[in-house]
Amino acid sequence: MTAALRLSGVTVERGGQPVVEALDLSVPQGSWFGVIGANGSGKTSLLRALAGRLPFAGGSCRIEDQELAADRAARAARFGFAPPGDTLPDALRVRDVLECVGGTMEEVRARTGSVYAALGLGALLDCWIGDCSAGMRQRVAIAAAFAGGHRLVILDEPFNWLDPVAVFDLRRALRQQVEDGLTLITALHDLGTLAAACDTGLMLAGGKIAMTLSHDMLRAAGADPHAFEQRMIEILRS
Ligand SMILES: Nc1ncnc2c1ncn2[C@@H]1O[C@H](COP(=O)(O)OP(=O)(O)OP(=O)(O)O)[C@@H](O)[C@H]1O
Repeated sequence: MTAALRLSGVTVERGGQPVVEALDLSVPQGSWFGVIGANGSGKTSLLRALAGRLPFAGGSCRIEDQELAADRAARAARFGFAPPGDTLPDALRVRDVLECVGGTMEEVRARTGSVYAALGLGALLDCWIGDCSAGMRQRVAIAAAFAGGHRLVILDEPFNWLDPVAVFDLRRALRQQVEDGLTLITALHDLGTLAAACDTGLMLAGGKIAMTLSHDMLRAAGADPHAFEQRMIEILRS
């Protein structure tokens, strides 16, 4: 299967210290890659570096066969990326934010596809961001990642703050988009989503790969999510 993304020996630093070290990974095109790990294990740092929001301190980053480790702007252009919801500007309405990223609302609706309905965006368009709850902001941030029409999307813990119906609907919509060719990379704390929806992934610990999650392992996890959860919790505790 063709790789959408291939990392080799990448390092990311925060405050001059390595927080992701010598990491290798490969993400097949048209698949969902899940990154799990304890708080502070390096998930956000890795995803922000991939999306060009942080530099790589070393290593190779090939996106659709182009070497982009040294080019943050090119990486930022290749990925749809959800900003943290609390950084959205209070003084704009939801429709203003989405139109800034994706053009007219007709274009935004077409690009976000099933994600638009899953997030219930129609009811939010005229809300001021400053009046939005944390879950409403999260919905807008996720929609912004899709509004640019990217084939590669990175979402950092997308299910945080969402109510159970939105979690259910969004997970299904994301899976459908992956079936239709999207390459999706998400950090997750939710082992149920990892088991039910991701194709491959990895567990980070202290900025290094503690475990590679193969396609076969995650298919088995989907068949027996309870056993998978128990095993992952044991490893995360150790
Ligand atoms: N702005 C920063 N300056 C310096 N160090 C930072 C900064 N942000 C994060 N770190 C450090 O980088 C390491 C990795 O943090 P990161 O946010 O990538 O972890 P994470 O796995 O996403 O955690 P969480 O699950 O809590 O979101 C941690 O040791 C953290 O203290």
